[in-house]
Amino acid sequence: MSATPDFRSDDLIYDWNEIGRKGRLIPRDVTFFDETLRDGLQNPSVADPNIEQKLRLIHLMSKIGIHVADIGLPGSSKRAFDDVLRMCREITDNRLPLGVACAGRTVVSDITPMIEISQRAGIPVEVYCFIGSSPIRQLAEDWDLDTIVKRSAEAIDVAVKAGLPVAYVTEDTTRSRPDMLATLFKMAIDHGASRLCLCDTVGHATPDGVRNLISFTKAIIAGHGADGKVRIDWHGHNDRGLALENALWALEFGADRVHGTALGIGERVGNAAMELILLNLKLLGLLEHQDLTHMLEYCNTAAEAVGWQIPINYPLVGRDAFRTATGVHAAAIIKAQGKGDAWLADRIYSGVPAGMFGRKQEICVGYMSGASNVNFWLRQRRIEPSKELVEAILKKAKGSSHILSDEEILAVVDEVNGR
Ligand SMILES: CC(C)[C@@](O)(CC(=O)O)C(=O)O
Repeated sequence: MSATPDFRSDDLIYDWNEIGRKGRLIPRDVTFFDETLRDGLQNPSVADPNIEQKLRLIHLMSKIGIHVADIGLPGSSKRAFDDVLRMCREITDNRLPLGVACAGRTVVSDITPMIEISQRAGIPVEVYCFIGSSPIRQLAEDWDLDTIVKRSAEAIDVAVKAGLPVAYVTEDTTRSRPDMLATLFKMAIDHGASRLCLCDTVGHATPDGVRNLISFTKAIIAGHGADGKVRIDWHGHNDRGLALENALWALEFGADRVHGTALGIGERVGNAAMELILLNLKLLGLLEHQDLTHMLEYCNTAAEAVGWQIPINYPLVGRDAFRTATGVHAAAIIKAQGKGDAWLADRIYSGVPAGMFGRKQEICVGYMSGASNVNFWLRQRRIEPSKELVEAILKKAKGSSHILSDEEILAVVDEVNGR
């Protein structure tokens, strides 16, 4: 039997995915940290969103169940400061169930604006302060470990003294040496950080690396007497195309919170895609009570805000995610719908049930289509599928090198019926 509650008890879908999962299920209380409005906006090809677009995104994040959003670097400019303050006020004014974090270097002048904003907006801004920890970064920056420890401790102290929660972020964690990480993690715990954020800044990690690093970090936390007090975040990039996989494994291996961005937009090739993290956890049977029907709106809003198009073949939110023109596929979906079985129709040719995410199966008409596609298309629009009409549309489709657009089909309808 499958652990996935979505599956029907008559085992119509045998679930090979579930074999051996027992005992290594992702815990149900994992949390999500949205980086769209910070790391996302560091991508070199994004348009700079205006404040209205940012506010819409904030609302949508809270709708899809994001726990904390990183909303920018308020120390970086006046505009950044104003936008962050405005977003914090939006959250408190509307009592949105969304926590806020702000990023900054481990430099006191990056942290003081966060303290000011949290006082003015009446919201505890999570201080998300980062510093490069790998030998390669240390070489480039002329830092030694003592400098990093000193700067980090100062920054954490300022935030903790102001009563703000601190996530200590070691950039390039996945290429850092264990002895140095141990020193930095213990320092951060001693100075009152409540989270250690493990970063795959350059997309270097494989799932093995994720496992090794998380178990190492857990051992340091436990050995330092901070078990249950200090939590682990995972922040990964997609340079090897592994960001999504690594994010899911990070949760499996014991990270408490995972970072992602809408559509994976971020530095270079981006971050783990938040909608795909949520999609996968939903299909693993977690997030039962999380309503994900606003996912398309979240992705569309993010795409629009940065001036990007969602790729046609993108999972879940791409135009073709639930669309087929193929005769065999369409016929099976139509037969399932003909049985009045929406559950079946939504799964027969789809590993992701469209309805669970507020989408619908779509059938279109092209050169690989059969009569059932045309029948379905016409019925859906309440047009009587007469034999003559179906044949005329199919003829047009077979002679065409592309999927017929709605306008093209309607032109045939007019031609046949209008006479
Ligand atoms: C701040 C940090 C989490 C970073 O995003 C780096 C950064 O943007 O400076 C990363 O990927 O390591």
